[in-house]
Amino acid sequence: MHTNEGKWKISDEIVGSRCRLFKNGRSCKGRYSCVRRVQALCIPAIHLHMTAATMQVSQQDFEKAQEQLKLLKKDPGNEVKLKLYALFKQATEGPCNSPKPGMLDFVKKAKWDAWNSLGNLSQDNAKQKYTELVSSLVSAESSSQVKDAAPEESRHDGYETIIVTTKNNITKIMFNRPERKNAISHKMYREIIKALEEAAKNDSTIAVITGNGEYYCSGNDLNNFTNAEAGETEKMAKNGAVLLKEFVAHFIDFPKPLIAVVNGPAIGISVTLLGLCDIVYASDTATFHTPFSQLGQSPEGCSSYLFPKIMGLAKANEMLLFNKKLTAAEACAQGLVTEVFPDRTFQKEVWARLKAYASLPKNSLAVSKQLLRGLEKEKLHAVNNQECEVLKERWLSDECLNAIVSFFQKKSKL
Ligand SMILES: CCCC/C=C/CC(=O)SCCNC(=O)CCNC(=O)[C@H](O)C(C)(C)COP(=O)(O)OP(=O)(O)OC[C@H]1O[C@@H](n2cnc3c(N)ncnc32)[C@H](O)[C@@H]1OP(=O)(O)O
Repeated sequence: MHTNEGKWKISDEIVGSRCRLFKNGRSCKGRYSCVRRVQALCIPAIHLHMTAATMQVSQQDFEKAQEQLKLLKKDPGNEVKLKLYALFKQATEGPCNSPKPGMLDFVKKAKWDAWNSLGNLSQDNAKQKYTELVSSLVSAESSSQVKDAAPEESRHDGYETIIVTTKNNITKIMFNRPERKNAISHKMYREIIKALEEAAKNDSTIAVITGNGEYYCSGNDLNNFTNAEAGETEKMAKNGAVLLKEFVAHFIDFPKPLIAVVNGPAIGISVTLLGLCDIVYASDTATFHTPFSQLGQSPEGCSSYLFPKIMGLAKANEMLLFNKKLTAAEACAQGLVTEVFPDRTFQKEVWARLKAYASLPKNSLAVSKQLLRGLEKEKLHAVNNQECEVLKERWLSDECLNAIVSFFQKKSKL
């Protein structure tokens, strides 16, 4: 690159001379004939020596730039291509003097406009600008290749029950209690709320929820019910309902595309939340189970409203009333899951796809999601409110307490 100011100053003097030559109507094809003309104008020898050397380097650079341009892997886009075209024409032929193409000859007109817009820019300056532009494209491409080769994954601090990372414009929220099948403890609810708030505001384009290990998530941690002090069950139920309502509200209001990558079995609230996700990809090892009546509880996560909308009332009833566990293929057929992948290739295929999605224009995705979901938000908050009120009562019922006791006495497992 020509960063040596002195050199270009000298070169500019030559450029000035040459411009005058052009203005006088004499043709000058190429730098070397131009130098000879300057020589003829009796510029001091030492000056001439330096400028000729500078110009020779510049000519080499110009030719090298043309070669480098051919090697670029990424299309630089029409705007840049037009600029390159115009600079090349200006550098090799001088100012545009061909007739203006007709209005309907869009491509030729765009090229002509770009070239014509350079006015009387000297050929040397055009070569310089062309060379600089190619050089900037080459360095942008090589730095992006370095990034592609080793994309940085930044891990967010301050989480214990989930792992939150951002890479390739994707914020990934991963349930991380594999030894408990990723059951959601109170702490995990709060951490997920915090992670969603962060992901809503950060630079990422999309957010992904997934599980670490063999399970996606076994739903609400049943220990959440056993941690209450004696005589404080009502308070426990009240606080639980407040937490659940806030948790689900963060999914309703999440402003970016939210994608669930269901890596294995999903139970309870981790299933109902899928209705609030924008895309659900599932491994063929995933199952979908909402055993609310078996546990003496009732649906949450807006599933009492969204599941009938998604799969029809008859199928929703089988899941939400009668605890029917769906395979991934069944969940896909019923519209709860977007696509099922063989477990062997699940992670590879899904993350390649998500990486491509996350390179789409961020704001366009956000406003489109708002259009798709916005009208329903008020309704969803009302449903969430109502579901939490009903659950608050359920958690105090004998039916629910008996189910929890028998789970911990190892009498019942799903
Ligand atoms: C405040 C908000 C409230 C929101 C309300 C939400 C409603 C729901 O989500 S309802 C769904 C609740 N979930 C369950 O009822 C699942 C209970 N778990 C099981 O039935 C089995 O553990 C499961 C089928 C998931 C797996 O069975 P296994 O493969 O045989 O594994 P283990 O049972 O040995 O599990 C290992 C270990 O993890 C503990 N575990 C698993 N899930 C939960 C859970 N949801 N809550 C608490 N603990 C759970 C399990 O007890 C084992 O622990 P140890 O026995 O101590 O090893």
